[in-house]
Formats: sequence, C-alpha cells, structure tokens
Amino acid sequence: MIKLAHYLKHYKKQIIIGPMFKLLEAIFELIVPLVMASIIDVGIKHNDIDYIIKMGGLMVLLGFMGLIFALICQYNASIASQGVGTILRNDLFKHIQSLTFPELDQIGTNSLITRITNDVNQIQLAVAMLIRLVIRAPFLVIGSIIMAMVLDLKLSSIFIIVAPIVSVILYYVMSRSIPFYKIRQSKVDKISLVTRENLEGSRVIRAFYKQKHEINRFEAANQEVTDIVIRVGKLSAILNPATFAVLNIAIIAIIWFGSKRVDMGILAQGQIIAFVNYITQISLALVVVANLVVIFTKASASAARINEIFNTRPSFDEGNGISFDSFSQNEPKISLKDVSFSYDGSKEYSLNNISFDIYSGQTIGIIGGTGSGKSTLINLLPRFYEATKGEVFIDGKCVKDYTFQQIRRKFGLVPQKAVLFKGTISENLRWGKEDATNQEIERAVELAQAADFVNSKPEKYDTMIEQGGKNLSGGQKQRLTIARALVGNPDILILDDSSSALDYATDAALRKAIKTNITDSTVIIVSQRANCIKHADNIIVLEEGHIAGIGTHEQLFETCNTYKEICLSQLSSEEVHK
Ligand SMILES: Nc1ncnc2c1ncn2[C@@H]1O[C@H](COP(=O)(O)OP(=O)(O)OP(=O)(O)O)[C@@H](O)[C@H]1O
Repeated sequence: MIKLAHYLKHYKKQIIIGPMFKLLEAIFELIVPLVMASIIDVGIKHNDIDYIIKMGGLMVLLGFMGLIFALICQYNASIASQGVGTILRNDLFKHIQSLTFPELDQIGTNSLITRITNDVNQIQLAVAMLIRLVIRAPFLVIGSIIMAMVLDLKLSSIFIIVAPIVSVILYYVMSRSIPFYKIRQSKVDKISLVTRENLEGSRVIRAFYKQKHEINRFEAANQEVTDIVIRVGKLSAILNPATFAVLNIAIIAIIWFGSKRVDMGILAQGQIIAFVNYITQISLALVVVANLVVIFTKASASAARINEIFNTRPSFDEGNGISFDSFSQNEPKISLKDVSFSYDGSKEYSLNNISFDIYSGQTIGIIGGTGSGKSTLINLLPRFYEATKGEVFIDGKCVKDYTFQQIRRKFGLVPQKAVLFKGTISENLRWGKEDATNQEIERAVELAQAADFVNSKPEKYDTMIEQGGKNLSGGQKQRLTIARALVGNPDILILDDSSSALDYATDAALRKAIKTNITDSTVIIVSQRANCIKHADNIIVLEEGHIAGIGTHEQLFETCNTYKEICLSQLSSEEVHK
C-alpha cells in the first residue's frame, strides 16, 4: 500500500485539514463527560437549575460544534478519496493500454476489470477512513484513559488493565481473519469471469438450454465468496461479545470500587458517570480500530493486486522509429525469416520456421485448417506478439525498429470477430482515419458492400451502434469492420476470416471490389474457404503451424496435397479450374 501512497500528494490540504477537524471533534467528545459530571455533582447536588441549563446548553454547543467539525472532515475525506480513486483508475487504465497481448492474456480481462473497479474502490475507502478515523480512534482511546487518570489515578488502573485485554482480543480476531480477505478478492475475480462469460454468451447459453448449468456455475462461484465471508464473519462475531463482556466487567468494577471511593469522599457521583462514559468511548473507539484494521487489510490486499499490474511491464518495447526516407522500394513489403512462435505458457510452437516474402500490391491468401496458425501468423505482422525465433520485416525494416504507432498505421486489420463500439456508424468508421472526409467514408462503405444497409437506415451514418454492435446482424457488423479498415487506405489490408458471416454473392462482390479498387495496398486474405483465396497472386498453405506450400492456385493444386484436399472437399471440379 505504501507504494500507492504517492497518490495522496495531490490532496495534502485535505489530509491535514480533515484529521485536524476530526481531532477537534474528538476533544469536544472528551470534554462532554466532564460537563455531565459537573451537572450531576454541582447542578443536581445543589438543585441549581440555572447551572444545569447553562451546562446543558454548553453540552448542546459542544455537540453542535462537533457535528460541524465532523462535516468539514467528511467533506475533505470525500474530496481526497474520490480524487485518489479517479487518478488511480486513470493511471491503471493508461498502464493497461501500454501492455502487450502476452501480459493481457496472462492476467485476463476479468481480473483486470475487478482490479480497476473493486480493488480501486477498496483503496478509495481506505483513504476516506485514513482521514476520518485513523487519528480520531486512537486519540479517543488514549484521551479517555488520560482523562480518567486526571479524575482518579487509582480507579483509572481499571482502564490500564482493560485496554490491553481488549487489544489482545482484537489482535486474535484480526490476525486470523486477514488471510481470508486476500483470498476473497481472487474469488471475486471468479464471479466476474463467470458473469462476463454468461453475459457475452447469453445467446449460446439459451440455444443450448444451459441456463440451469450456468446458474449452478454462478451459484458455486458466489458460494465460494459467501463461504469466505461467513468464515470471517464467524471470527468477527466473537469480537463484539468478547469486547463488551470485558467492558461490562470493567463498568461493574468502576461502580464497585468507585462507590467505595465516593463513600470515602475521594470521588463524586458525577465523576463515576464520567468514568463509565470514558470506558464506553474506549470500547466504541476500539471497535472502530478493529474495523479500520479490516478496511486496511482489504485495501492492502487490493493494493497488492493493483501494484501487480503496475509492476507488469510490456514483454517487448516499441522501437525507436524509422525515418520514412530510409525505405527501399525494392524490398519485399512483408518478409518473414525463419519465424517460430509459441504462446506464453505453451510448450508447443504454434508456428514453426515460417519464411516467405510478400511484395507491394500483391494479394495473398492464407489458408489452413482450424488451429493451423493463420491468426497467429497475422498477429505477428503488426507486432501484437513478438516472434519467439526469427525476424519479421515490413518494408525492409525489422518490426522491432518501428514505434507501435508507425507499425500499426501501416495496417488495416479486419479481425475474425467483428468488434464495434458504442457510437454512430460514422464515429466507428473514423477509427480508421480520424479526419476522413465524408467521401472517403462513403467510398469505404461502398467497397465493403455496406452502402445498401447503411443508406436504408433512417439516420444513415448517424445511426447509433449499441455496445458491441448488438443492434446489427453478424454480416452488417463484418461489413462495417471491413469499411473501417478501408477508410484509412492502409498500406497493408488484412482480412482475417472476415467474410464468414457474408453470403456467397456479397463475399464475391467484396473481393471483386477490393481487387479492382484497392490496387496500391498489399492485401492478405485469411480464410478456411478455398473460394475466397484461390484468385490471390500467391497462396500460403498452413498445416499445424508449418508451411505446407506456397504458390498460385494452379501450382498448389498440382504440388501441395493439403491444398488439393481442401479444394476437393470444398469446390466442384468446375470451380477448381475456373
Ligand atoms: N492466446 C493463446 N494462447 C495460447 N495458445 C493459443 C492462443 N491463441 C491460439 N493458440 C493456439 O495456437 C494455435 C494456432 O491458433 P490460431 O488461432 O492461430 O489458428 P487459426 O489457424 O487462426 O485457427 P482458426 O481458423 O480456427 O481461427 C492453436 O493450437 C491454438 O490453440
């Protein structure tokens, strides 16, 4: 938690003012029993109504002032805690954006979401409590003991005995419950995982009638958190009865020994009431201390989870950048030299010794069965992942030399899964190029075969797309993601199995439009359908992470068995030779 302490530096004023006013409130609280004692010992004893009213008024004033001071403290605590939470969330989000795919894969989306929400909330709460209670509660305990000593040193020895006993009870309960708070956060991650999977896959769950199964899964995850909380609850349940038992015995002792001292004329009756008040304040303050320990324990578990993200560094850094005049026209646009790749934690290579050259303006098809490594190969080009062995060159320069912005700007990527964001159609399309003109957008939409459906919408390009594009069909989403990639007129256009939701005629029209209109770009079409890639200038056939063949459709049909089998299983003999 110490590592996150620097976030408090923006709120120095609140951190000083808040506890200061809380301290003033606590001082007033310590004075109240004395006023009460004097009302009894002077006002009531001598039947002095004026004195009782005067001192009663003083008590109301002390209470009112205490309330004002508490509000000032609360105000400052809210500003500081909300502020720290906001800055921390922003920094965490910024840091997550800087990470590369291997770390994101490893930590997992759900855990990231829990950390940026739930864990930051725990820190926020701890900051608020730090300002409001960290000074006040111990001050009240120590202050009450001192005030009692001032009243009667001998009788106050009861306090000296009681405070350590209560502290031992607190320590026992806390030290046993602290480990559970750490486990609890990881269980919350699991709830988040199940919830997310359920919400994202709700259609599939209903289609397979798996609601009952999923409810059970959720209940199990939820039960794990409940079990932990109940275990902590059982431990904490000891706290109040044990503390109050000790305190009640102390009150009996105060009254027992105090009454003797009243008989001896050493103490007045009102002072005994003040003693009882102080011991009650001690008990309440100690319970607050216990809650503080719980809050800080939770916060420290959360801080560790947040720091884990901050300490995670990208597994590879961007390059220093390439000056554009250093590009040579004669180099291949894309060149892979003996590239192998394995995902973190995987013992097997997903790609093995891949080498090929692609030249500017070429259309390349990549085909292979599921899991053959097509998407993995594509992900290495814009450096989403780093080749485990070998090198990837774009425009004759190693991808490691480019800045991330430079390399990503070269690509227009249409991912396998169409992802759109909440906003209008035109806002989504401008992701491809922020300052795209309306003509550029309309051209891209036309090429992506999306013009008919966009123009059929009453609000055309201003039509709102809901979160994740859920108000569009699969094919409509795919066409918009294709248009988005085309808007920027990219150097290299990658279509990663991105026409799977298009009907045959639309797919054919799309390929034709790209071939005739996108002549400057290098186009890579990844597909499992031979029809989509057979007219490419060159086709790369992948099989279990190896290159099974490279060549034109005709060459591969003659020389590559894997390709021939794919074609024969998908195409009629007329289509094979067309
Ligand atoms: N994030 C990941 N972590 C670990 N292994 C992965 C990951 N992504 C893919 N793989 C593995 O890498 C191999 C290649 O997967 P890839 O997604 O590249 O195949 P693909 O040819 O694109 O398949 P498909 O056509 O089904 O999309 C597979 O064995 C897969 O299990």
